[in-house]
Amino acid sequence: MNTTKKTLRALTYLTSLYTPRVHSLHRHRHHDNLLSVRLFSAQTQERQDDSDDSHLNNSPDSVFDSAQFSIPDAPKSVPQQPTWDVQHRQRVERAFFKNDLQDRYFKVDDEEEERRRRVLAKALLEAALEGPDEDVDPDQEVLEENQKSLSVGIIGAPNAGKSALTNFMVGTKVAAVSRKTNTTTHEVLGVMTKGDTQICFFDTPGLMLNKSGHLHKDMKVRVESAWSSVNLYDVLIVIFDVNRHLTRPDSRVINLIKRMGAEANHKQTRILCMNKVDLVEKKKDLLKVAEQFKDLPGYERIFMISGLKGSGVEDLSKYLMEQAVKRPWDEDPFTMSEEVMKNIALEVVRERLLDHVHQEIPYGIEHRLVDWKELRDGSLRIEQHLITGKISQRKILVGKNGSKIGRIGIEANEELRSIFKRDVHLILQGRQCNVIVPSFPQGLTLKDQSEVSY
Ligand SMILES: Nc1nc2c(ncn2[C@@H]2O[C@H](COP(=O)(O)OP(=O)(O)OP(=O)(O)O)[C@@H](O)[C@H]2O)c(=O)[nH]1
Repeated sequence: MNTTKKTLRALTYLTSLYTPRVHSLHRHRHHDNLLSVRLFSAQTQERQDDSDDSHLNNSPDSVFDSAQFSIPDAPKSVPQQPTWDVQHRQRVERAFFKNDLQDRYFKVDDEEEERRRRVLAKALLEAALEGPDEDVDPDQEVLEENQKSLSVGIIGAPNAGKSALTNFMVGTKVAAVSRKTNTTTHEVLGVMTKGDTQICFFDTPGLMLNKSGHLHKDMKVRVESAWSSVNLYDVLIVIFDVNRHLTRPDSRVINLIKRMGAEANHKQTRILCMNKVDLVEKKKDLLKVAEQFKDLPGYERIFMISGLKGSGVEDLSKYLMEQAVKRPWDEDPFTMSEEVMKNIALEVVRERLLDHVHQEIPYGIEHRLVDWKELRDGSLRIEQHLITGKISQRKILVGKNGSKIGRIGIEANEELRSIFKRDVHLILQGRQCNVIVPSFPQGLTLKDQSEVSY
C-alpha cells in the first residue's frame, strides 16, 4: 500500500474519532464532542468586524500568504519521536495515581488537552510519512456480504495500557492521541481492517469504581451510562498493569477484574489481559497473578502481553480475528472526509504555533478556519485566523516584520502539502479583538457555513 493510502487509512481513524455516529445493535453512540470544546473551529466562519484595532489587523506583517513564498519540497525523512511525551505522562501519572482522588481522573486541563493536540498533529504526520502497510490492499474490495466485524471494548484503570495496546494492534499512533477522557463514555480507539475482517476498538473512559468496587457517587450518571453499554461489545478486554499489581496492588482494579469476570455472559466474550509483562523481572510472578484470577468463570482466556513492546499481542490479535462475525463493516477503511481534512489543517497549524510561540500564548488564541476551497487545479486554498485577546499577544504571534507567523505558515504549508498530496495555498492572519466570539454560531451547520462566500 502506498503512502497516500496509508495516510487515508490513518485519517479514517480520525473520522471515526471526530464524527459522532449512531451504531445499530452492536454499535454504540459516541458522545464525542471534541470539536465543540476546542478553541478553534473547523467550520468556515463569516468574517466579523470584531477588531478594535483595525490598522493593526490590516497590517501586511500580520498575514502569512504562502503564495508569496516558494515552499521547498516536503522532507522525506522519518519523523522524530515526540520529545514532550514522557514529561507530560509523568505529570498525568502523578495526578492519576499518587493522589487517590477520584475526580482527578476526569480533569483534563488545558495543558493536557494541548499535549493531545500536539501528539495528534505529530501522529498525523507520521502516519502520512509512514511506509507501506502490507495488511490492507485497497484494490481488493471486500463485498459487503463477505465482510466480518467485531466490536471490542477495552476497560481498565488509567494507564493500564489501553491505548498502547490498540496502537500496536492497529499499527498507528493516531488512535491514541485524540481521546478526551472527561467528556465521553465511548470512543473509537482504533480500527483494524485485515482481509475481510474489521475490528473496532472502543474505550470506556467514564468507568471508574470506588475502593469497594461500586460506582463512585459523584459520577453516577456518567458512569452508569458507560456501564450500561459495556455489554454491547462482542468482546470485552479487561486490561491491567500486572507490574503495578505485583508492586502496589490497587483494590479498585482487583474489584474491577473480579466484577467483570464474576459470571459468564453468553452474549459477550470476556478476556483478561495482564499487560506490561516486559516490566516484570521474575516471570514466575506472572503465573502467580494468573493463578489469582484463574477461577473467574467470566473470562474465556487470560493473555499475558506487552501492549507497548508487542509480546503476546499477535496471539491476542489472532484470537480476536477468530471471534469476528459476519456483519458489514462500520468504517470505510479509505475515505477522508472534508471535515477531517479541515481538522488536520487546524491541527498542523496549531502544532507549528506551539513550536514557535511561547507556551502560554496559544491557550488564549482563538483559532478559526475562515475559508476552505478546492480550486479547479485540485489545489486547496485554506485561510485561518489566529485571534488574540491582547495586542501584546498578537505582536508575539506575528513577530518582527511578520517573521514568526511567516515561519509558522511556511512549515505548516509544507506539512499540509505533504499530507494532502497536493498544492496548498495557506493564508494565516494574526488578528486581535477584545471579545473573542464563540467559534460555533448556533444553528449553522458545516454546509451552511462553508457556503458563505467572501
Ligand atoms: N513497559 C510498558 N509500558 C507500557 C505498556 N503499555 C503501556 N505502557 C505505558 O504505560 C503508560 C500508559 O499507557 P496508555 O496506553 O496511555 O494507557 P491507557 O490505559 O490508555 O491510559 P489512559 O489514557 O490514562 O486511560 C504509557 O506511558 C505507556 O507507554 C507495556 O506493555 N509495557
